[in-house]
Amino acid sequence: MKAKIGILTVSDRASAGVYEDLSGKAIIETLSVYLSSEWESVYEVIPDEQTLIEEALKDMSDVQGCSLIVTTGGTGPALRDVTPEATEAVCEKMMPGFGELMRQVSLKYVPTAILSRQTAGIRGKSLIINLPGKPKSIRECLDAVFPAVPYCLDLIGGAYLTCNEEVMKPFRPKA
Ligand SMILES: Nc1ncnc2c1ncn2[C@@H]1O[C@H](COP(=O)(O)OP(=O)(O)OP(=O)(O)O)[C@@H](O)[C@H]1O
Ligand SMILES: Nc1nc2c(c(=O)[nH]1)N[C@H]1C(S)=C(S)[C@@H](COP(=O)(O)O)O[C@H]1N2
Repeated sequence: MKAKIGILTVSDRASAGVYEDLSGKAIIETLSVYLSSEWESVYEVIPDEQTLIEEALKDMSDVQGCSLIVTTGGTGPALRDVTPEATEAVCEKMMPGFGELMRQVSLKYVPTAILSRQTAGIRGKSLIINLPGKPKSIRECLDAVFPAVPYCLDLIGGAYLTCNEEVMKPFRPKA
């Protein structure tokens, strides 16, 4: 089965066309490097509005059937940063280890890593992961948490992902 992966860019300015969405592109590029199994993307760019974020996450999970949904942007402390709230509102179960690890690893790159409230959670058969908005944060964060993603999808009944092991080695304890 071809995996579907949602890429959701949450940015007032990227959605208004003020700048090109380099972060969504970076997610697609990074996943293309990691994954050896077939997959297709479901891609959307929306402003920092909680109801729109929730609608997009629900659509990608329930209607499009995405096993994995990666968001970028809106994780900080600013008034309009509400991606973690939207994620929590649509998830049945939170996966706090993802945010903990990404913040810890990000501190190697920027002292402002602790300003991201990025989290992750499960909605149905979808794993939703928040990444910060900066294009360079995408690879920094995904390199850290992606080894656990394929097994997480196995556990929730999502698509079976395989990786190009020279660049990304997934860990499946029962394999
Ligand atoms: N999707 C994106 N594509 C390209 N650059 C981005 C993107 N998101 C953020 N950036 C860059 O990172 C910087 C800091 O991110 P910031 O969190 O302010 O962006 P943002 O949340 O997208 O902002 P806004 O929603 O106000 O447009 C931005 O000024 C921009 O240069
Ligand atoms: N790996 C990584 N994490 C990072 C950053 C980064 O450049 N690299 N930027 C930080 C900054 S400056 C902010 S304000 C927060 C929140 O970013 P967001 O609101 O764009 O999601 O993420 C932080 N986490």
